[in-house]
Amino acid sequence: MRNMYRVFIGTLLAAMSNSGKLRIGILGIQGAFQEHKVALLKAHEAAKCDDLSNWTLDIVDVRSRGDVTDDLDGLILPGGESTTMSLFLKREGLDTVLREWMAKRRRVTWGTCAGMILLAENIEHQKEGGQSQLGGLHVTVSRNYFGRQVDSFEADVTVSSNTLTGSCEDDETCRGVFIRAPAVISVDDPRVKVIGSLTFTDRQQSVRSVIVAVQEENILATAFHPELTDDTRWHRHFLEMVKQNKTSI
Ligand SMILES: NC(=O)CC[C@H](N)C(=O)O
Repeated sequence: MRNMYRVFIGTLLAAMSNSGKLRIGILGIQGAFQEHKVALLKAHEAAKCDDLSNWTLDIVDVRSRGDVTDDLDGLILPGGESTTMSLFLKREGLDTVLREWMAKRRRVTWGTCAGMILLAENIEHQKEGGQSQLGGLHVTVSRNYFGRQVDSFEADVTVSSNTLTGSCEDDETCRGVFIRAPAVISVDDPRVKVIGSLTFTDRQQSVRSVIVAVQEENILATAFHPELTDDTRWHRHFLEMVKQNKTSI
């Protein structure tokens, strides 16, 4: 009885705290932050008849500590150059503020490419002297896994079943744009779910499979760039994560 009462109060409080607004910050230092904004708006617009459309979307650029406000529900760390981005974060004192923000109420963060590197707890092929990261994602990421800029490519990524909204029992594919992309070379915590993998032919002409998308509770990371395609399913997935997190608080 007591437990039922607790659940009832919890649900009531969740409903009351449901403001109907999702505030998303995008780290706007370099890379495709504008494209992420457009893709979020498109994903939200496409959700016309679904529950997500009851929520208004508020997108803000994050460039200084003051932009990391308490009402920020989700954060996107776009691609770019992780070494430059981590130097900027450190210089502006944004690294500490963002780590604190991520830890509070387990807010939702998505890193694409360099963003994935910033979130990784362990980095292979770091810049000489090391590079500071935000961390939180218990994986080891290898920078520039597929080679240099000229080795950038597009390929189909296998996405685990039931990951993207509307998907069902079977695995499905999405188009992945890989630009000097990293890959996850080890999963270092059982909470990390592998949700995307890529089969490719390496320099020795061996066909291999590597992890390119993972989710650890409220952290999502993709080695590729969904914001550079017309496919908004990943942005929809991220918005669903943010919404779910907000309603479960
Ligand atoms: N497209 C990208 O984000 C490239 C990432 C880059 N290789 C880095 O180490 O940061």
